[in-house]
Amino acid sequence: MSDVIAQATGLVKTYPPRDKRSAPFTAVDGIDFALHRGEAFGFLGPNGAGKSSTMRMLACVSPPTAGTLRVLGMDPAADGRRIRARIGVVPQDDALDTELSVRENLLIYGRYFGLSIDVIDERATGLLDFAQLSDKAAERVDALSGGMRRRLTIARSLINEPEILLLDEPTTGLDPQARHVLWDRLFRLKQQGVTLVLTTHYMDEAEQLCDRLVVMDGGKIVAQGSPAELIAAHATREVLELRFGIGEQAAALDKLRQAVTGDRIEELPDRLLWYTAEGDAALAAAHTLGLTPVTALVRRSSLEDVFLALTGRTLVD
Ligand SMILES: Nc1ncnc2c1ncn2[C@@H]1O[C@H](COP(=O)(O)OP(=O)(O)OP(=O)(O)O)[C@@H](O)[C@H]1O
Repeated sequence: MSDVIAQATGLVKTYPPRDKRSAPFTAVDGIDFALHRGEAFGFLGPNGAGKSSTMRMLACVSPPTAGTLRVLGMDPAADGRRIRARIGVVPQDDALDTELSVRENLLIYGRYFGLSIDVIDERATGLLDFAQLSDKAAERVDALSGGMRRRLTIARSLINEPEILLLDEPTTGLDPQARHVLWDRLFRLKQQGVTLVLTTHYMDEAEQLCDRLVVMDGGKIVAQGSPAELIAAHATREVLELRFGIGEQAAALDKLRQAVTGDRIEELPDRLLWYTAEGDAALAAAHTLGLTPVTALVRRSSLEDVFLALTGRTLVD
């Protein structure tokens, strides 16, 4: 895992003003990261954190404003074409040709890479199988479900047999079952040695898929590591979630903050989170203090808790 396949140092993306009244906007504000061959690497953060801007720079479709970026040992500014030939891109918006058939979408995309008809044809058959769309090959894209379209977009991005696959929010808008099917396909690609780079604002997706990730907020990286490392560094083992009746939360928070020392207690609009080594012991203590939550839940800490600890906000507001 020491083989660095892409690296950024002090990477910045500043957009020009949208109109005369607005100022330039720095969406990516001096970030450093290194991607290793064969890993699944994630950019986790809320909307507007700068994830897509980073992905577009990696995809060589948006030039960095400052800093250095190397992808596959090359400079996107000078070798964008050569890099693009060896990477696959799954954009947030599927951008499929909805009036064409599933198979035709793959064939047309293959032509962009200058592949011969025979090669495209053979790869399309394999990719339809991979995407579990063989029985839909002749159907028009506009007849597909959202999950199928996503799988087709991924199949399309693989037509040039890329070494790196960039996926921008691959499962946003999909139902849980469609998300799990997609995760399974992405696991399969990783097993085949494809380096996966994805953005997400779903913490469960980041935990499931990513070997390593960076947490982004406001254009900066606020933490990086494996999901387990991040949780160990920024959260306690367990969390007690307490929900109170209308108007009762503020008084409960006061009571807890006075009585509890050493543990961190966070307040969200609809619940209190008590970060603690032993959730059950904390719940017993809450009862001893005379608190009467409507619901109490003990769970293990997650990346959502890491984000909250680092920024004071939840990932999905
Ligand atoms: N072309 C542009 N011109 C000006 N501002 C832009 C442009 N593209 C993006 N931005 C702004 O940059 C910020 C970061 O956008 P970006 O899409 O990189 O974030 P993100 O983390 O991927 O969020 P999302 O999940 O919404 O895509 C946002 O506030 C966005 O409005």
